[in-house]
Amino acid sequence: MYVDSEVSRLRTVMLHRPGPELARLTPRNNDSLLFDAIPWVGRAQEEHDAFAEALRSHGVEVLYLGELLAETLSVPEARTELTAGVLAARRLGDSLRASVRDYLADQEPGRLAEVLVAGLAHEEIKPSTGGLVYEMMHRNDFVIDPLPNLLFTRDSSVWVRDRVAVTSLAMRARRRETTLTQAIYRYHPRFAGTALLFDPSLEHVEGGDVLVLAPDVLAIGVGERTTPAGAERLARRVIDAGLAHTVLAVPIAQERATMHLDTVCTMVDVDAVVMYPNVAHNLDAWTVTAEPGAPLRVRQPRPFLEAAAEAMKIDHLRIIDTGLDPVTAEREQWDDGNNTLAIAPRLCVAYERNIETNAQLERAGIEVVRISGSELGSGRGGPRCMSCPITRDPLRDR
Ligand SMILES: NC(=[NH2+])NCCC[C@H](N)C(=O)O
Repeated sequence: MYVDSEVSRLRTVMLHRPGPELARLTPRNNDSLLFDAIPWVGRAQEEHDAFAEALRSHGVEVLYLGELLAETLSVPEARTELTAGVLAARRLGDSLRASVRDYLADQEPGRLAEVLVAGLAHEEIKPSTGGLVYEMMHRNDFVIDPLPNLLFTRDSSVWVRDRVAVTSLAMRARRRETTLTQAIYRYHPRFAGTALLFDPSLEHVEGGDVLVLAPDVLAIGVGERTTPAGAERLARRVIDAGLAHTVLAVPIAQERATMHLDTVCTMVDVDAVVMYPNVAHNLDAWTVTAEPGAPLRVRQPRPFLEAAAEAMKIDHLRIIDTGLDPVTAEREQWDDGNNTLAIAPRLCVAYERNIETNAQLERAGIEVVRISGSELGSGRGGPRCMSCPITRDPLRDR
């Protein structure tokens, strides 16, 4: 397990194959569950399988969060912790809590994993003593809320070298996701001995905002999801752990279209990014540096490209100028055109629908592996959002 860049050869990645949790989405709840449409579940699964296959065919090992979770749940401490996490919800009240506890205790690990991900609908549990809460609950409400955004494994954990940061998610609909990723890293034998760099009780940071620009340099988007306090905390942690010397805090518009830094900028080569042209030249960065344990030094904002090149010790951070007219650029940004996942330097996965952006990438010498995402994209996330790299070849010893 090791990640020190965005682009060196990808060896192992964690994905989440979408399942019954997507079937919970309705026109009544899709906004609060952060989806812009109601996905066709079977087609979303086909698209996701093709994404996984594209990665495997390039030699990448694909781990599935759902399988890791089921395996983790055969560890008694993990089972206790995850069950307790669900039962802690105050809205359950004592009677319903007791019924849910009994229900969960009866499930074998595979089914329990499914319940933790897909949630539990009112109809699925028929408690003999649900009490007032169950009786008064609307039939369309959930006893345990589903986690459709688990699909975007990028956000709930981030590897920085050999450590993993379990993040602190800002949106209510996603908070419970990190109880699952945290348990996987703590209890699954595959991750035994991994040191946790960050945890969900800390200030908000989401993985989509974190870019490992170079082995000692992180960029952290600050906007709708990651707060300045979250960026400061993560900077402190990575610097003290000797994982970075510089962290760039990059303000992004607090809007749904640009919810994470990776919706406007991703790396496609060791010294190149693809960037949403409408922001490319006015993105700024505050530079945070320190010696481990010493106070953080904060330098006033400068153009992002300049601050990044300096921190990365390169002459120039190339920007693949998609050169698109503002309307096409806006359409393709919305459909995650800038959200590419690098499999290796100059080789990335992208949604096929972003025809112009992909053509420009190819003109710039970047090979593009196209996947379809008509259904997957309805949650507003592309190949980078849907993947959590766990191992890449070290860039440091190239
Ligand atoms: N890294 C990303 N850009 N993730 C996209 C997450 C999309 C998800 N529906 C949300 O609103 O949270």
